[in-house]
Amino acid sequence: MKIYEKAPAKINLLLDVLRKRDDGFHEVEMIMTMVDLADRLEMEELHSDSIIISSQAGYIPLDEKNLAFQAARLIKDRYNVRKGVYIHLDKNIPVAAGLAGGSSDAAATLRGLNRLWELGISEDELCTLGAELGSDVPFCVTGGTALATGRGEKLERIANPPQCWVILAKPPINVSTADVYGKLRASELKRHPSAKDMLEAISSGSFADVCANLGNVLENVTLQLHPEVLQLKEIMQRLGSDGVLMSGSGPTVFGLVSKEAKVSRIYNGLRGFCKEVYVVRMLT
Ligand SMILES: C[C@@](CO)(OP(=O)(O)O)[C@H](O)COP(=O)(O)OP(=O)(O)OC[C@H]1O[C@@H](n2ccc(N)nc2=O)[C@H](O)[C@@H]1O
Ligand SMILES: Nc1ncnc2c1ncn2[C@@H]1O[C@H](COP(=O)(O)OP(=O)(O)O)[C@@H](O)[C@H]1O
Repeated sequence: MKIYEKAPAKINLLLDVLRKRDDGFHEVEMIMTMVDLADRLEMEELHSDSIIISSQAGYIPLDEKNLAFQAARLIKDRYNVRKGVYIHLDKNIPVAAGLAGGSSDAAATLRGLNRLWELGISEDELCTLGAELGSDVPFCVTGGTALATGRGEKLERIANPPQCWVILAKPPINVSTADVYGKLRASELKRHPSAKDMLEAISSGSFADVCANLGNVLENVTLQLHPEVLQLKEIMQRLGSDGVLMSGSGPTVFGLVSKEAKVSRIYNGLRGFCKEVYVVRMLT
């Protein structure tokens, strides 16, 4: 039997860091939502007890370093599954972009294998398993829009933000999440974005207030390492995006746009500076 799962990308509408913890992780407050740029996973049961990953993308590991592989191994071990699986990853989400492509593949693998092997695992338990693979995996298991706290694994589901266009621009640089958190001096942050104001903006359905309350404390760290990300933000603003922010640890910058008439002008303008530009909708 073959099954299919979609693994959408996420964006962080707000990312605040409260403090560095003793375990090396950071205590965060994030508001995250999914967009309709997605990897597609095909999973097929194997009679041999092995996990095989393939992908059309030449630039990701296909061995145990792949997060989908790690997710399959974790669920097999934890639930004593003696069967194997072949997973094909049709990658569309740019890698190491701040869009959680790998985390979403891991989450889709957990959801998919739960169905394929009829394990009856609850969504909460899938999230707990996911947290062993990465801080963003639990959110990718549930999807929707959420306030994420702890190191990102504690989730409170919230209303979806008002629908709009999301323009994603990924400059051709690689950013390591560990590096960006490592360079952040959380105790020295002078300004914090307000999760409370963003939650109010979302619950009142005000697109203008959502744009006004976008904020990400990791932005300055990545901008200092890669000034071209700031340049991209400025271009996105100048072309008329209503709100602009870097997603996660970057380097992808997203622009929120309410009027369809503006979208192609912004897209065409950005394409002059950046090869990887995507126009998507929020997944609501
Ligand atoms: C920054 C964010 C925002 O959504 O996303 P990305 O930019 O990676 O998409 C996340 O916090 C990333 O989550 P994820 O990519 O799952 O991170 P993990 O694999 O758990 O951790 C990678 C490394 O980042 C650091 N890390 C991660 C999460 C956190 N709350 N504090 C940290 O300090 C740690 O150094 C850790 O070793
Ligand atoms: N299935 C996967 N898809 C993408 N990257 C993966 C995958 N599995 C492991 N990786 C590795 O994880 C790292 C981060 O990838 P990704 O999840 O795309 O980052 P981000 O969360 O910043 O968007 C990359 O170095 C990549 O090699």
